[in-house]
Amino acid sequence: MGKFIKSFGYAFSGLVYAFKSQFNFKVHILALFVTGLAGWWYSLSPAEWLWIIVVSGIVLITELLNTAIEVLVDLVSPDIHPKAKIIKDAAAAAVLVAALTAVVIGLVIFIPKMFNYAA
Ligand SMILES: Nc1ncnc2c1ncn2[C@@H]1O[C@H](COP(=O)(O)OP(=O)(O)OP(=O)(O)O)[C@@H](O)[C@H]1O
Repeated sequence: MGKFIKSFGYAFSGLVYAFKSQFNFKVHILALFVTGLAGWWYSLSPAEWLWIIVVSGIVLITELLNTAIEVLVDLVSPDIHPKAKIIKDAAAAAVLVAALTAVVIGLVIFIPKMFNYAA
């Protein structure tokens, strides 16, 4: 049980590291907060909340994996290397794809509500 709780502590310190070191992570948390407020304002349905929750989780997970990959690349390849560039760029692209997906889902959910027509 102690080991189980300890592993939560390690995961939490990973979250804190990502929050402190990654500007994008802070932006995503802010976006999540604003989306939560907008969802509350527009009284989203349970299904709409589920889409928001799932895509937000995907964005945060990709951001955390990107952070881990960046640190790993810096550890194994502190010098400039073309493959290090490809690895970091692909990891950053994963975050971009997740964030764009979240934006599209947000637009599909919120635009009809903002302009008052049924989706
Ligand atoms: N060792 C390296 N070899 C080649 N290119 C690299 C290397 N490290 C970084 N780069 C290039 O610089 C870009 C930015 O890398 P960096 O590690 O600064 O990440 P970042 O996305 O700016 O994150 P952060 O600033 O939060 O650490 C990478 O996407 C990659 O194109």
